[in-house]
Amino acid sequence: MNYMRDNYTSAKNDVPILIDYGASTIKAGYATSQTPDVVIRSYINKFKDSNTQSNQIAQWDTDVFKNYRSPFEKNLIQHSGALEQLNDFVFERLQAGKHGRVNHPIILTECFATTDLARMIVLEQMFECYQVPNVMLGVDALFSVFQDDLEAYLKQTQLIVHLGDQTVHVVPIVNGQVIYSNIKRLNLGGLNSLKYFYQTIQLRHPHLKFTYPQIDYWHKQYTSVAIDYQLQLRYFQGPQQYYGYRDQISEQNRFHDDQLQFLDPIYIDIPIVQKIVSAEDLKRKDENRQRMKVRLQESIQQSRINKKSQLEQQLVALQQELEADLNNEELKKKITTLQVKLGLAPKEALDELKYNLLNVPDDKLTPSQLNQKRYQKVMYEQALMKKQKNQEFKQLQKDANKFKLEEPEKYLQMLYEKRDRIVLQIQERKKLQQEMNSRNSRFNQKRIQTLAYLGADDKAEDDFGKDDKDWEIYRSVTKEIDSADEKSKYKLQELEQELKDLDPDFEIKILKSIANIHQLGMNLSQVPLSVDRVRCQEIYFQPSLIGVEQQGLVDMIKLSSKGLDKLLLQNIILTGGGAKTQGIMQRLQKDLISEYDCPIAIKIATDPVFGTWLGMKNFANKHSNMLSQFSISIDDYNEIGTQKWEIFKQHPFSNIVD
Ligand SMILES: Nc1ncnc2c1ncn2[C@@H]1O[C@H](COP(=O)(O)OP(=O)(O)OP(=O)(O)O)[C@@H](O)[C@H]1O
Repeated sequence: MNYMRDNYTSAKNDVPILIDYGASTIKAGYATSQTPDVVIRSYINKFKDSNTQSNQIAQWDTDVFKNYRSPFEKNLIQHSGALEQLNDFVFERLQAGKHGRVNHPIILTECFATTDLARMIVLEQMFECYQVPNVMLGVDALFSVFQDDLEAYLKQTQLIVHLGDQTVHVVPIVNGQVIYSNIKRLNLGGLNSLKYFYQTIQLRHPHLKFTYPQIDYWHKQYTSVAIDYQLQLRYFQGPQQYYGYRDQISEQNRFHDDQLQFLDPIYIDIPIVQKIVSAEDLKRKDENRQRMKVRLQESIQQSRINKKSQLEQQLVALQQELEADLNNEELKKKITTLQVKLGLAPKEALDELKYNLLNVPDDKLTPSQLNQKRYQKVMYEQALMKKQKNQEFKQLQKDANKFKLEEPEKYLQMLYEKRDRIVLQIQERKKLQQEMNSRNSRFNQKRIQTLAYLGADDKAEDDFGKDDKDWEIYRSVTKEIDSADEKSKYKLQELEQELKDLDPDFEIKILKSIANIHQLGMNLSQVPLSVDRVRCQEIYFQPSLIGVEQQGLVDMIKLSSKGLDKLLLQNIILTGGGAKTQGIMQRLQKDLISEYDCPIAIKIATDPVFGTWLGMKNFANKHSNMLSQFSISIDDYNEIGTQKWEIFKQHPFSNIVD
């Protein structure tokens, strides 16, 4: 493996390596470093245009939502291959390997209630691939609140709200004891909010292609949790709606009115950049095309020569066979076919052979020959029709070329009209496909009934469609639509290429026509953000907005602290990158105050993103003597394996419950 560098000095051998496995970013570094030495996205992205793999975020476009591969699913490690690639990268960057092993104690994070499978994947990789001496596993949310004194930590009463990339954990700790039974997990996080934000704006602006960094920046910069969601929505609608609604709601809500800082709509300008291709580029492209053309012609020529010599050899062999069997009609036919192919005989010679019975009178033919004659007649007529069609097509092409040269504007107009027709066909087929995909649609019911009618032997009893197999027949029918769609798309591609070649304004015209449909003449290059600024962050409080059937954050906190010391509510601490979401603390404060009579105090961790790594660092430096006690050693692993629970160590940061 390339991370094993021999020139690495062993000075850091005993220094623990701390790895915070985050679902969005992996933060890793030596315990002696101030901040993590390596911070990488936890995704592997395979680019379409090259075979290189990378997770360089600057190169990502928003396809990353579809094309990435991550070791994590809902915060749990599931894909060992992807994890190994990322681990390789981390150790290489840290220059941690020597002679095939990483000789450092490792501290790793996991999430609450992680699965045995996830743990097994990590431990097996650490011990089998890197042969690390020992591994300590700790929960990210717990490390994120650890300062430097373990004794003080074990006395604290606090409610941790860890807002991660794909999950939120609410963890009550009373007198240093984690109350495992009251931990709550909300299955959404920053990534869901980001995706929701992206999807809503992309839907409104289909003519623009947003990049991942763009979306991420706007999401962080311009979105916020609304302190009062309903009021904020009315505010976006305009003063009339806002005041009308405010007058309807209670005095208590009005009390917050002056504390509310409303967000205003903003407009982001995105100039539509027209691709400017330099003359040099054009020349180079042209040269390349010419070179390709010559190469192609040469290879076609070569394959023609090969084929010809093959056919000639076959002809000689057949002629030799014929000399021994002069009356063999089959051989004669084959020889004539080959001669026509080689240009040694006219095409008509083949027709004479193929349709040899056509000119023979019926009374001179046997019954089986009569049958053959009928068959030959049909084939002959078909061949004639085909020939005629080919001639017509050639004529049409000639006319089109003439039309193109004589009346270029009309020709262009014709191409545009043709394009519109194909686009319409594709859209209609897409609509049809959508209707067909829904089993409950009226269209589909009707279609399946027709199929049932066609398929049933006994039409009186009709239960077609009840069995899943029936739907397979149905799906095979839908494939026809797919192939028609493919053809139309191919045609469209060809047509658009021709339009691009002929009309320099093609792209602008097309953009305008799309925008007219979707935007009703609004500024093409402007993205207005209003409701989007709060809706994507509202998912923490109303998960149903994105279809997650769970209670919101406030209810999670209520459930988690239920029956426990009320002091918890005076020491709520927000950790994880999501804690940086604007307005989240104020919203929680407002909602919790209206739920409880007791004082509520919420604070955001000093460093929400790197807090976990810094907590690990504090522990590794201040309590290094406990490290081996809390760790699983390679000897334990070799002796016990990962299948038995004894291997896992219980400690103040562990996931292990008695
Ligand atoms: N300034 C910000 N505003 C809003 N969200 C933010 C901000 N900074 C980071 N985030 C969000 O925080 C999340 C990342 O947080 P963090 O680094 O704690 O997660 P992680 O450690 O990768 O994941 P997890 O803790 O769930 O395993 C991302 O989803 C990101 O969108």
